[in-house]
Amino acid sequence: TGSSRPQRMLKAVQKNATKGDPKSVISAIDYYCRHKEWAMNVGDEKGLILDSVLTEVNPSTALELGTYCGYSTVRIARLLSPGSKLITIEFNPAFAAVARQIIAYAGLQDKVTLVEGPSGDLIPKMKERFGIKSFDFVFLDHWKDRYVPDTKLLEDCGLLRKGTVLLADNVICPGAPEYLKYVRNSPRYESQYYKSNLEYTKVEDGLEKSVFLG
Ligand SMILES: O=C(NCCCCCn1ccc2cnccc21)c1cc(-c2ccc(F)cc2)cc(O)c1O
Ligand SMILES: [Mg+2]
Repeated sequence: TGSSRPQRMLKAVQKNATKGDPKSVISAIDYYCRHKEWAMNVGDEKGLILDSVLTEVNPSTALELGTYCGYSTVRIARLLSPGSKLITIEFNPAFAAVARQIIAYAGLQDKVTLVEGPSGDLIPKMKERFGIKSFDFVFLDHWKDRYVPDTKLLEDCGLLRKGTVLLADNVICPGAPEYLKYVRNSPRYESQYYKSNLEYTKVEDGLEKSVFLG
């Protein structure tokens, strides 16, 4: 059997990026996915919005749901202050194996804990396993029909605090309509839509930023 898309993406990073240089890893993936083979990374356009929200929040503890190949993991981890931590959850072992190598190639393995498994099982274990009191920032980029149940789970597990910022990818394409209804109608969130485009395309997509009000 041949290589997979994530494996080809890893090869492109190893060939075109500089070890220990997160910016070059990000550029190598964006170039590959724009010119060679599309892949479902948050991408360079929505990535700039992710960067700006991250810089504003400057989280000490961050959670990512949906690692895939580690593109947004690298985008987030490269902007974290010393001593800050990112926990990223990936369900698919093959994706996780590639992501570990891409995160390590960027030199960010000390800031990132990659956990394999379903978010619904892992979120309730965050406190006991990783000594997390609460998250300052959550990036939602996994199954779009898990955005609402997992947000409710984070609330119920006491993992959100007043001011925690949730940033959700793909709220237009593929779409997360229930999630938009949930955060926009809830008095416990202050939400804002950032219009953009689906990674590497001209199709509309966007990010929804929601601040938990406690
Ligand atoms: O499906 C997407 N992502 C989710 C992938 C699977 C996540 C599985 N997973 C990971 C952690 C985890 C924990 N618990 C349970 C499940 C878990 C996605 C799709 C598109 C897309 C695709 C085709 C198209 F034509 C247009 C758009 C674009 C994106 O940006 C996306 O993010
Ligand atoms: Mg996405």
